[in-house]
Order: sequence, then C-alpha cells, then structure tokens
Amino acid sequence: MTQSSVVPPDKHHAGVPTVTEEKLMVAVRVRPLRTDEGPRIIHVVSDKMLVLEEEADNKRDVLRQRRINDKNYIYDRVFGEESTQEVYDTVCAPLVGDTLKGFAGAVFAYGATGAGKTHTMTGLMTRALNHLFTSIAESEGPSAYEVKMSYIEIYNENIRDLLNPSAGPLELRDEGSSGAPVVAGLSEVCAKSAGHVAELLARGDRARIAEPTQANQHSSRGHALLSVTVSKQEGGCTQRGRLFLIDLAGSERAGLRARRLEGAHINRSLLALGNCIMALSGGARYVNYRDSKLTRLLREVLGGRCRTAMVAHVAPGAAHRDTTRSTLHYAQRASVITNRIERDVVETPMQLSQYRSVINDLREEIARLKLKMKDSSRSREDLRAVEDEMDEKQPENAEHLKTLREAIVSTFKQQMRLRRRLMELDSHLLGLALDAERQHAAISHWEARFNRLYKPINLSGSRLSTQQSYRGGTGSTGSSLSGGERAEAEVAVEQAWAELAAVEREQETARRERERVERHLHQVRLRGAQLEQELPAHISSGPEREVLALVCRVHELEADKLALQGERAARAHELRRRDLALQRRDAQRRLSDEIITRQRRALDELGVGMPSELAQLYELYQQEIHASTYTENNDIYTPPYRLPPISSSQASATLKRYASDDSLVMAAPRRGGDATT
Ligand SMILES: Nc1ncnc2c1ncn2[C@@H]1O[C@H](COP(=O)(O)OP(=O)(O)OP(=O)(O)O)[C@@H](O)[C@H]1O
Repeated sequence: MTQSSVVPPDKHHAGVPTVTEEKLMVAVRVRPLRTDEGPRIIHVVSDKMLVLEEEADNKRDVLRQRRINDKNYIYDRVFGEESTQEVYDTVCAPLVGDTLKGFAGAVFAYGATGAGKTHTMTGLMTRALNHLFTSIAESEGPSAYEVKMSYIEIYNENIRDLLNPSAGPLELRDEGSSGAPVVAGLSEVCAKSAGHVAELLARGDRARIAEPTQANQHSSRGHALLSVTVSKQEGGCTQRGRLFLIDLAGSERAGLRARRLEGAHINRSLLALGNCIMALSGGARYVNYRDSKLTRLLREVLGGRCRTAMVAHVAPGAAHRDTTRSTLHYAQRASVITNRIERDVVETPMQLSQYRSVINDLREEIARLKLKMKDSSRSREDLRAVEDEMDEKQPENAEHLKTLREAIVSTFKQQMRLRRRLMELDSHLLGLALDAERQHAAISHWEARFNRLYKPINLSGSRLSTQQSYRGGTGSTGSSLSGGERAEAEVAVEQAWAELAAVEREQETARRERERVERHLHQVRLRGAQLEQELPAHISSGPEREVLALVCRVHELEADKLALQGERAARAHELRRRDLALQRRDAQRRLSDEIITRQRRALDELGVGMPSELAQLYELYQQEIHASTYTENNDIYTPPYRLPPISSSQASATLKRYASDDSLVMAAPRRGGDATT
C-alpha cells in the first residue's frame, strides 16, 4: 500500500520492524453504465478523482447551476468502467505479498446492490490465490508454507459455512487468544494448489444465497468472508499471515415482503459497519463493534492490526444518484481510518526448538544407518553377487564389521553424552536468563517504590553490563518511603545488582562451556560419518544385519528418551517463563495504578476539574480492576484496593484521606464494594 506512514517501530523481530501505522486505503470502482439506469452522472476525471453530477435546482440556468452543484471526490484510487487487472494490482497484490511475510491484510467491497461488489471480489479472490500459490512455488522453500482457507456467509445474522453448507448455523464466540471472535466449528480447508482453491471457491460461491432484486438479477443476500491463512515455519518460529476478502451484501430499499427481513438484517449490519467507520474516522476511543456479527468479525480488519483496503462500488446512472452519493460519502469517511499493522510471528519457545533440532539430528543419523541395511533399488541378482563376494571373504569381513560396529556404537554413545550435556547447558542458560530477568524485575520494583532512576557506577571487579550501566541513585523525587523502608529498599537493590552480576558471570562461563561441547560434538559426528562410510555398501543377511538392526533400535530408544526429557524440561521452563511474565505485567499494572492515582491527586490539589471523557475512562478502568479481582485466580497481584472515586466532592474527601496515608496512595474500600463508585 502506498499510503503507509511508518512510525518508529515499537517492536522488532529479528531486526525487522513489525509495527507500522497505516491509513485504510480507499478506492472507488465505477461499473459500466446500463441502458436502464438513466444518463451518466459519474465521471472519472483521473485515477484519483471523480465527479458526481448533481441535479440543478434552478431550472432556468441548468448548466451553470450544475457546475456549482457538481461535487468532486478524491480517493486513493478511482477505477473507471474499463478497469480490470489494475484493480487487483493496486488493491490486492501488495496485500498478498504482505501475507507471505506474516502480516494481515483485508479487502472489502462496499456499495449498493447491483453496484459491482461481487464482480470485483470474485476476480480478486481468484487472482489473489493464484498469486499466492505462484509466489510460494517460486520461493526458496515452498515446503515451509501451509495455506488454509475458510469461507463463510452471514445471512440474516446467521453464520453459514460455505465450504460445508450442510452444517447448521455456526456460533460466534469471543474466545480467540487475542480476544478476537472465533467461529465455532468452522471448517478450515488445507489448500493444496491454485486449482484446488478454484474448486473450493466455486463450491462456496454456489452455496451463497442469491436472489433477483430490482437492481440486480443475481443479488447476493449475505456478506461473504473468505479468510486465507498462510503459515510459514522458519527457524523455530511460525510466521502467520492472513488475508481476508469480504464481499458485503448491498443495501436496497425495502421492496417485496419476503425481502424485508433480509433487507432489515443487511441494513442493520451495514448500519453497524457505518457506525464503526464513523467512530473510527472521528478518532473515537470506543468503537462499538458488537451491534452485528459482521462488525464483530471485521473488528480486526477495521480497527485492528490489519492492512485494509476498501473498494466502494458505484453505478454510474442517474437512477442510483442517492445511493451513489451515500456510498461516496461513506468512502470519504473511511479514508481517514488508520490501523496499526503488526507482523504475526509466534516464537516457538527457543528451548523447545533446540531440543527438537537435537532429536531431529539423532533421527537423521539413525535413518542413515538403516539405509545402509537395505537397498531396494538393487536387483536380487546384484544382492546375490554381493552375498557371494562376502561369503568368499567371510572371516576378514566379519572381523571388520565387528570392529566397525563397535566403533559406531562407541561414537554414538559419545554423541549422546555430548548432546545431553548440550541440553543441560541450554537449560542452565535459560534458567540463568530467567534469574537475570527476575533480578531486573526486583530492581524495577524498588525503583518504582523509590521513585527514582539509577545512573552508572562501577562495580569493582566485575564487567559493566548494559543493565548495570544504569546503576546509582539520582536521588529521591517525592518517594513515599519511610526511613526504615528506604534502608530496606537500598539493601534489596544492592543485593539484586550483586545477584545480577553473579548471574552474568555464570552465563559467560556456561556459554564458553557450551561452545567447547559443541566443537567436540562436531568432531565426534565427523568421526561417526567416516565410520559409516566404511560400512560395506550392502549388508545382505545374517547375524550382522540383525546386530546392526539392534544397534539402530537402541539408538532410537535413546533418542526417544532424550526427546521426552527435552519436552518435559521445555514445558517446565515455559511455565517458569510465563510466571515471570505475569509478575512483570502485574508490576506494570501496579505502577499504572500509582501514576493514575497521583495524577488524580495532583489535579484535585490544583482544583482542575476532570474532563468528562477522562472521568469515563477512569470509571471503565475501575470496573476493569473490579472485574479482574473475580477472574484472576492468581496470587501475584490481586489489588487489595481500588482507585479513588471520581465524583468531585467525594474525590477531594477521599484524596485527602489518601494523602494522609503516605504508604501508598491507593487505600480505598476493599474488594466486594461498589465497583463504579
Ligand atoms: N466492472 C464491471 N464490468 C462489467 N460488468 C460488471 C462490472 N461490475 C458489475 N458488473 C455486472 O453488474 C451486475 C451486478 O454486479 P454484482 O452482482 O457484482 O453487484 P453487487 O454489488 O455484488 O450486487 P449485490 O449486492 O446485489 O449482490 C452483474 O451482472 C455484473 O456482472
């Protein structure tokens, strides 16, 4: 998309900036004029501008009046009646490229019934999936990708699975890990090729509900949402890009009785969508997505982490003037919406992937050994010849094989020992990283209580680490600690820094040891490979074959054992890591609470009234804290208090009370009282 305004990335992944802010791209497509819809009132002036001819309200000077009333509209792109491939190239192709890089992208078609939405989206869907598969095939590692798709229709507020239309209406649940809604029971099909996808799309399109309406003989009566997920495995990470292609139902005035319910649902969801667009474009902090299933599902697309393009469709004839005008206004409002785009890379816990690579290496070696034992490509005659040859040299051969076998077993044992040592060291290093993190958490906890930052001092006899370079007090700036607490805090901080220095020294030692073990392992593996080379090309039969099979089996069992140990250790480590992350988050929340409360106090002391919007936000925050005391069943941070109330008279009284309690500003009523005050 051309209109991105990249803001300093606040998150990096492997050096790649992953968060950018981007404006919603808005394009307008004008479909060809039909003979039954009056004169042309839409004129495409350039690839960014069109003119809507308005009716003259002064009958005497029609031409002049028209010139005054005609309205110019400017968008990111305007596509005229002849446009075809350029719609895809401009709107959708960049999103497909992004999907392959792990971003989410969406295109939705908007417009009145018969304006050309389905025509556009059918083309975009087919082209996008072809493009996707071609790019994957041309990539360096096509096998690392997996493409999955699902296709749904929202009809009369019911969700239908277009790839499995016989299933009943599906439920929409708010249970995704990111809080995003999830369609329960939706089929997600693994797409194998562009051909397979075309088949799936055709099947889905046949299942869509379409009826003739005044403006369109084949009018889609529901909103169709195609979702394509592209996962890529890369260095222990799973990168996941998503592409949503959405064909909205077109609004129309109530006509036939049978159409009314449908029309009401379509209009309701489009109204909800319109409200979201208005709220987002007005910069509102709270956008109500909950009014319809459509907006709940489009939450990510409109106000989330998705690079989004909207293609508004208009018919050029005078018969559609009102709907065209309203579509053009809609599109203008939408063009100021900005989304925060984020790359979706789920990091497989490092330790888990490390263990897996150890196990994979082992299995590869076992497979190589096994391959030595059978060679199906050889004919029976060939094998017999080899057997004869071996029989002739039986005594030396047997002796040689025996020596070889012993050497192979010995190197394998050595490898296992070294690999186990590597795993232990990795685990130790991860534990040390957690210890370091814990010390940092302790230091920031005390920093917060001290209300001060630390400047560098030199630790005698130890290297200055990045973290340590912040050490040294800058003096208290309004700390609320008593003398005794201050002394206690000083000691705690001192201890934490000393611990941190010790942890860093230990990390250094463990890293050096790991490098040594790795070098040794490399040598042993080379030796093992050489020995395997010496194995006769074919071990045809007899006891030797059986002994080698047993060796392989023992190795396999060893590998399995190591794998189980690795997985168990990885899980234990992951639990510790999460625990620590929770503690960090709670520390952040505690800090936020304190900042809010102090700011409230300062406002009150200065006699500055709280703006109503802020008061509302504050109330919401209070509610959230209250709610979390019921849902959070951890003992890490359950706030024993709530923030001060907000009504001004109450506020000043309460704040005075808090002000007198210097230990912590938040000492309000305990849990279980009125949450909202
Ligand atoms: N750009 C275009 N070029 C040629 N024909 C078009 C174009 N756009 C739309 N049409 C034709 O106009 C008719 C209506 O288009 P389409 O069904 O895509 O409208 P729609 O907006 O999806 O309507 P509804 O909301 O009722 O489903 C169809 O016959 C379609 O083939």
